[in-house]
Amino acid sequence: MSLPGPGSRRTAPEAPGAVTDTLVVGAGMAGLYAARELHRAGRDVVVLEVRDRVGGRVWSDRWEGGTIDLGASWIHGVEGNPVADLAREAGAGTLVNNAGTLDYGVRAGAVHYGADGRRLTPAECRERQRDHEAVSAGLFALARTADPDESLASGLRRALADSGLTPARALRVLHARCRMAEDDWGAGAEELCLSGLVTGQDHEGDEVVFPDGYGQLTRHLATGLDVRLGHRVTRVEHGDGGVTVHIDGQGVLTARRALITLPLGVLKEGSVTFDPALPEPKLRAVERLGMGLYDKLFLRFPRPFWDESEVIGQEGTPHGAFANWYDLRHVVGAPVLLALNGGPVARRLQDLDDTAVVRAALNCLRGLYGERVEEPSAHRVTRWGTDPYARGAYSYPAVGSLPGDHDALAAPVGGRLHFAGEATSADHSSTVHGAVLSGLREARRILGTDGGTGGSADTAR
Ligand SMILES: Cc1cc2nc3c(=O)[nH]c(=O)nc-3n(C[C@H](O)[C@H](O)[C@H](O)COP(=O)(O)OP(=O)(O)OC[C@H]3O[C@@H](n4cnc5c(N)ncnc54)[C@H](O)[C@@H]3O)c2cc1C
Repeated sequence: MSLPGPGSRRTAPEAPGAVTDTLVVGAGMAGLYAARELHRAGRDVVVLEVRDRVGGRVWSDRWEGGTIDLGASWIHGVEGNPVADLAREAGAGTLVNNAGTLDYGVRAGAVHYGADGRRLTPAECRERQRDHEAVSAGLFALARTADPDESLASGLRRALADSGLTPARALRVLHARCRMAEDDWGAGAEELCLSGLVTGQDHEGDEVVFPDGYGQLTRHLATGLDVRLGHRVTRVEHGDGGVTVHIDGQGVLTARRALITLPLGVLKEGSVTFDPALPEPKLRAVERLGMGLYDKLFLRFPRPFWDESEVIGQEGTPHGAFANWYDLRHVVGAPVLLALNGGPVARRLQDLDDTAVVRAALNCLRGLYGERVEEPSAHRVTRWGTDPYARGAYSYPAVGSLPGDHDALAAPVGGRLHFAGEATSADHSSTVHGAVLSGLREARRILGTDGGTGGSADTAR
């Protein structure tokens, strides 16, 4: 199942005893980026992927005559972002979509409603934005000196107590901040480590999406590589002689080294065995870091009835669900609304069937637009938490996690086992660019061109 393309090298079936240079486990962004770098440097690389498609948590699918992204959608800040470079290289068109959910309509592209379903006035939006900014400043100051055991929720309580806001305004900031944490990390404020707020780096510039799907990028990377789909890795043996990788129902492959890009959720579950077991520091990092949940609901309607706005926010929805709607009419070219739910909200929805999820969503929309809300003609629901090859959406700094945990996850074992993937990126975890940079970091390490920067080399770009 190699993916041929210009300049591709079709791999013949292994001769008995043949040894590949590098086996890459996982054809997501990290694995494919690393494999491409190694292939370009003339190394013999085989990528093993359990699914029948490449991309992993980048997953574009045809739906209702258009393309939707069921995993990642945005390039978060295009300036200096390697994903923006990759998009240009792949010839993938992008659309600016700065759908920052906490911009209270101060900027064009966002409208906000109160808990009573009334659209907030410009003065109300400005007040909320000021309250939010004031509390954020206090919160960031607390985060800089916070103990790893302090949660974001605890920090918020302290920052709100110092803010002098009335109880009603403080409660609104609290709820807005919780929704923001659920979006950013797929986790609740009680689960997130306060000090995690001040780690990581952002890219400047617009946020953009892909009208024809993010998957163009992973398909582009896979072109010409030897990617074997439908290959479930069950066991990785490693030692001085190299690595032996066991594949469910398909025997073993041997190589000088392996690059493991399994999602943190899969490492936590332990469904792939390592022999000898991974070192204690890595296992502790796997335990301490959190795997968040973030799920999408796409609703297609006969015609648009909502505000023409990149994002439509509502305060005070039941359990904080469906607090933000994204208007995709210009992205997919059809009347489609997208809701994103993260953390505890997403976990609650994950246990409901599709009909119940859609009903809950429509109730929220009717609170805003009343009888104008028609029945959707189609819906699509993601469930990343029950996906055995992801076990969640992306990693987060959990209460008790330590600043060095991402690097511990990234550390090679015995020069034979390498690790990449978004959760191994100290500065850009939880993102596509974090995955790309981690793949680049490990390819350089394998090629001996990392200049000895070790586990933090993903900051190199
Ligand atoms: C709903 C959602 C929305 C998101 N939105 C954004 C966004 O807008 N912007 C952004 O930057 N990031 C976003 N992300 C995060 C981003 O998608 C990920 O950080 C990134 O794609 C992770 O890439 P990866 O290569 O580290 O992991 P993955 O893409 O998960 O790749 C790992 C691969 O390993 C494979 N695998 C697992 N088990 C086995 C096995 N036993 N044998 C063989 N193969 C195996 C998997 O199938 C997968 O293909 C989002 C994620 C989700 C889920």
